[in-house]
Amino acid sequence: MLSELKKPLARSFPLSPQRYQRPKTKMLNPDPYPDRETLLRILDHMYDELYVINSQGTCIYVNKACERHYGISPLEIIGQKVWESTQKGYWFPPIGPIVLRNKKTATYEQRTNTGKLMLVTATPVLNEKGKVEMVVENLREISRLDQVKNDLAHTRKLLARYKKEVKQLRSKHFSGQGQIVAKSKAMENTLELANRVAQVDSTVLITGKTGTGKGLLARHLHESSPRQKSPFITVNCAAIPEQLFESELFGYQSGAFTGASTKGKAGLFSLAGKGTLFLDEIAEIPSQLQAKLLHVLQEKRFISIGSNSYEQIDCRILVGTNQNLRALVDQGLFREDLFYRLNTIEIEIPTLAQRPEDIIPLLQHFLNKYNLKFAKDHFFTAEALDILSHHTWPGNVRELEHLVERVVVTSPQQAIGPESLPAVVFPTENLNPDWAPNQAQNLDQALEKVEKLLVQKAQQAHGSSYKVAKALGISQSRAYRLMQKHSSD
Ligand SMILES: Nc1ncnc2c1ncn2[C@@H]1O[C@H](COP(=O)(O)OP(=O)(O)OP(=O)(O)O)[C@@H](O)[C@H]1O
Repeated sequence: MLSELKKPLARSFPLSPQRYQRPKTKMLNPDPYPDRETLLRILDHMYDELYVINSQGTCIYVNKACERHYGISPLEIIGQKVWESTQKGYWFPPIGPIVLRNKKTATYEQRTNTGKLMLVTATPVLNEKGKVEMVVENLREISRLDQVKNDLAHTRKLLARYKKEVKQLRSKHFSGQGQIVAKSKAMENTLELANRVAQVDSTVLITGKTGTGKGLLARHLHESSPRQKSPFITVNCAAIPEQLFESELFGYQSGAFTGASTKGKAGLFSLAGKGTLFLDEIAEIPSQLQAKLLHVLQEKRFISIGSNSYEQIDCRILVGTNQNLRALVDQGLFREDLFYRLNTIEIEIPTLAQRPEDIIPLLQHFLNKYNLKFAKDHFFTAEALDILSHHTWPGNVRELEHLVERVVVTSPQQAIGPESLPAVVFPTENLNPDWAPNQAQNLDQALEKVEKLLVQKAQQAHGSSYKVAKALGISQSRAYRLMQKHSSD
């Protein structure tokens, strides 16, 4: 009897196409609805469960999702009273009877025999007389929702982690730290030597013309050394006034001299701790301090100003210079004994002109860096690359980096062509006629152009107004004014 009930009920109600109210308009296709078989297939492919009972509480339809929820086929449930299914332990509590009684849509949670937690929304279907004809239930697995929530939370965590990593990578990228472009054989050899030397504690003298990357190499030595977790401190010896040199390097005790801070001050040797101290522009160190530095390096200890006890030096010392220290020794401008103390290992960084194979990789490296930094999408045209790879780069990598930053910021087009490049990179014979002094100009105009050329060249090569002033033999304030004047044209 039950099996007799099952089939016709399962397939005849409420899915019979006859029960749908079709539009009565004349159409080419008189039956726009899918046929019965298609409708059944659609319902069986719903992810949520659809469970329908009639006014007597007997199941008249359930789709295939019930197999997932109770481990039984629809034919075993269809024809069964709700309480029967509940008694068999398929689910608890039964929701249909509540809705049959209250005639109102209701939402409850329900547990199934397979341990799933379901969210059930049951809706009464009323006939013309207001009586409940059937209750249609939609069942969604909440345990799955929980899993989706967990997955989402996990994805969010991953996203947060990736964002942090991207931020770290960006800041590393923007500061240029750790990224040494070395495609040429000469630079590869330099790096190879640096990597070997990084492992020992010897003092290293890093030489090379301005802007070749001495500071970058010093940081690389520190970061590749066993001291990488301790501080890396750079001191520009040229920038410290002579009278402050000692207190900066060795520190002072409270009240050591008039004007000294009452708290005293730790010197850079102490601050470097077990890390690395990079004394850049070592040739600029005042002569009486050269003797003191030699003594400290030999003794491996120092006394801060106003103290009467020694402090040990734990840090590794690296020194850098763009001058020929040996020549300075010969001229009596640098102590010979200090030179030999510092020159245990020398690493000389070649100029960019000595390693032209690095020019295009460096251009690409800085283009990526500044495109990322300024959210641009520029690229160099083949013509521009050709001009740039033939430039002599007197200011070395620094000049190249400044040029790329400038053109990325100022170029109106995505493609950076020769018209976007500054005059200094053009070979003299190809000088832009608009730029070069010519017969038709008066003296002031011609001088103005020469001034512009010299200032721009010095700026590309040296960067700061201090160094431009030194190179052009003018005051720093004049250098600054001229740099401002010619920066916009
Ligand atoms: N091989 C390289 N790869 C990537 N960036 C480089 C390279 N060499 C130099 N740079 C970058 O060029 C700029 C100048 O380098 P750095 O300050 O280390 O030069 P320097 O030789 O110490 O200059 P100076 O003698 O004027 O102090 C820095 O921004 C540095 O990161």
